[in-house]
Amino acid sequence: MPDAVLRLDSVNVVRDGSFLIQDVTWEVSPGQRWVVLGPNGAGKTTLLQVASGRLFPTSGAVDLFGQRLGTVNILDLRYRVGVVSPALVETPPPDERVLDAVVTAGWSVIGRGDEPYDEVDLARAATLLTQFGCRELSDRRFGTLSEGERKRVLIARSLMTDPELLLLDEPASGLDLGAREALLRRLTRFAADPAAPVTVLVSHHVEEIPVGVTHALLVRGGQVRAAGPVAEVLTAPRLSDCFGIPLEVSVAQGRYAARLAAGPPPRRPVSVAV
Ligand SMILES: Nc1ncnc2c1ncn2[C@@H]1O[C@H](COP(=O)(O)OP(=O)(O)OP(=O)(O)O)[C@@H](O)[C@H]1O
Repeated sequence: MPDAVLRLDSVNVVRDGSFLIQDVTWEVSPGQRWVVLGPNGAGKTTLLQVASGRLFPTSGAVDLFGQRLGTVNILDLRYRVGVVSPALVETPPPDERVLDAVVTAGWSVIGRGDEPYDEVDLARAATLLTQFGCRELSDRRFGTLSEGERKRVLIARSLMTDPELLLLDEPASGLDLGAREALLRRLTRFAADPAAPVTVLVSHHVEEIPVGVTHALLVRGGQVRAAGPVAEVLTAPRLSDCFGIPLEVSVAQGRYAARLAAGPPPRRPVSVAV
């Protein structure tokens, strides 16, 4: 097994003369669970595109599973990376049966055709749906699911090929409080499973970080502002620097929360004598 699952060395992605990501050096090792945080436009999705082998950098080197992108057939590596991202992968058609939406990932297809599926594949899809609390949805049409159910089905789909690296792009975005907490509970359990793949989760919000995340990468303006173990990186000074506002950060039972730091008390109104 290579010592790093993913390694970026001085990676730049340039479009129309602008850096989407700039001089990014980052290493993800076996057993780690990463969160990538940063404000809108920071370059998080671009980073995931590079990490998934879908975007070749303008300069710098990317190694996936110890193999240098550009020197190997990328299709041989891509199936080893599970991706849940509306920006990076197509979603199943609305009339697709949920079980089929998961099992078809084994053939890297969207929409079930005439291809035969082994009982073992169908059983694996059912197990993954159970793991993410969606087993009872197996016969429903994908398009009829709630946003929270859809996200959990898409994670199950991304795991169908037993990937060694899982990339989750804002899995909790757009979910109400109950759906977010249900998803985070599943992701927490998943993070604690030693058999689960190395995971990189992208988010804007520290409240959406599941318990069990081990490392954090902060990006702003395409550049890495901090990277390392969560407790060292998810601090008020570092998050304030990343988001460009003064923040207070708290952590309770492994869950993080951030809010604008209390400023000086507002000035008392001047009383006017009449
Ligand atoms: N093809 C392109 N040409 C020029 N600029 C681009 C291109 N694609 C993305 N960008 C810009 O690159 C920056 C990084 O985009 P990216 O989508 O990676 O950010 P992000 O952190 O995922 O943002 P968000 O949190 O809003 O989804 C943004 O300013 C975006 O407008």
